[in-house]
Amino acid sequence: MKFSGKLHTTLQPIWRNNHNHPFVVEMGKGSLDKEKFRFFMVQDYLYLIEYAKLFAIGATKSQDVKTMGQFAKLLDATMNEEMALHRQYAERFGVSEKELEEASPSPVTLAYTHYMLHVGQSGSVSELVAALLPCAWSYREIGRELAAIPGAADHPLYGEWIRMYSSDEFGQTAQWCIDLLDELTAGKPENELAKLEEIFLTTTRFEYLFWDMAYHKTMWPVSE
Ligand SMILES: Cc1ncc(CN)c(N)n1
Repeated sequence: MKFSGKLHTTLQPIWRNNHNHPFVVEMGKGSLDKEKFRFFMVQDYLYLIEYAKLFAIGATKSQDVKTMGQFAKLLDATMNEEMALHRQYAERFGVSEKELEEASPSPVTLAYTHYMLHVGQSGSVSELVAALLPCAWSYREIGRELAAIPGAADHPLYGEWIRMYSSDEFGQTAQWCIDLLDELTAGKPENELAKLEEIFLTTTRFEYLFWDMAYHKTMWPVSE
């Protein structure tokens, strides 16, 4: 079995727990509180600014031009397609681009992005891909699962989000990351694979914390 398949199978209970989070479930039903979604959008924008930097780091660490070009494409798609969705939503919520960029990151947003960037900066390309893969892969699965719910993709607020993450374009992005990880890990020793699994598990867990942070609109316990 390829390494990605092994990860997916081993971590299935944790993965399912993420997908069953009330934030995701209520988005699919269309019953999610609009304010929770607004909070999510702002934090996710801050998250994506940092996440996009992983692709830039990936490009600098690439061993060949083809991989470098693909990382560059993913950087472009994140900044100009995925983040454009957030900018559109922000406009609907009356939040300017400046407000979006200057918003304060929540503790979970800070912890998740700092962890990923640390792995990206200090590790190998496979470690970097292991860190970012749960992000792309889980959103593809969630997007597709929600799109299969009758009417969900046509919801006036959440429909656009569901259509973006269930789209073939987004799906191809996730697939490229899966394929790259499989290519880089073929024939690698167990101790290296165990380290990659640990990284993949950590960001999978951060994905849960991110949904939970948005659902409860969690910031620091005491504000200034
Ligand atoms: C927290 C999070 N994880 C994943 C994705 C999908 N790129 C996202 N937008 N935000």
